[in-house]
Amino acid sequence: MKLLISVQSISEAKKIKRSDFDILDIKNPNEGSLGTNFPYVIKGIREQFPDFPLSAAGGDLPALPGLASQVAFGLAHLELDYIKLGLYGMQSVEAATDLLREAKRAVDMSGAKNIKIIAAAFADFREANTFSPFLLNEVAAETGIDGVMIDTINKKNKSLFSFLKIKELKNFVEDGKKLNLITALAGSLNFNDLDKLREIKADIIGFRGAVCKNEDRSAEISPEKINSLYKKINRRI
Ligand SMILES: O=C[C@H](O)COP(=O)(O)O
Repeated sequence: MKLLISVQSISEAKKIKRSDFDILDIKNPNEGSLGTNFPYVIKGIREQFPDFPLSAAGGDLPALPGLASQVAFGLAHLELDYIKLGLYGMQSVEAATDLLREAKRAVDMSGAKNIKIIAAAFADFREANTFSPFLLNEVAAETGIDGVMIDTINKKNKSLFSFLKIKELKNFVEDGKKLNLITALAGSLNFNDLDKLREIKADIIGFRGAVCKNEDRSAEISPEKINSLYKKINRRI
């Protein structure tokens, strides 16, 4: 399991420069679960991490393929390794397929090499009226994108495991892997979830709140917490 850590600013990224993790993710929590950050922030972080796997969130997207394709095209010019697109304002397979197909076309057209598109659905899709994660693998395979992720919209006192059962998450990951998709999970995960996450075996697990001061995702990020999480994941403590 690769550890992805989300930051929201250049200064946070600098602060954790010597910490242990596998993927640095850039988001803008002020704009939602997968809120997208400004080009200058992403560019500034790339300058700090020239050879490190970098990911960026592309927004909790409405059912507007044109908008999604422009977001994807913009992100494709920022030397990223992964872009994450949230399937927020839609419920149907057709709407999600249109959006991802256009996002992929835009990334291909940008000429950027080796960028992986990860589509995210939300574990609390019923409450939030968003795209079902149970339909995500099918849409990802159909559109030729690279990976799938489940996160949560509701980040207040609830986590991924408040909304979906371990068995459901395991099936999601197994089905995704059978389709050669990268699989990722996030959503207020904490240190106590590691046994469950090991059982589910997603390729990537994403954290922010649990590695911030007082477990508050809007507070300061803690390099020490990141190191201790990385050690626990890799069973060095
Ligand atoms: O992609 C990972 C997310 O940024 C995780 O954030 P969270 O742990 O605060 O829910």
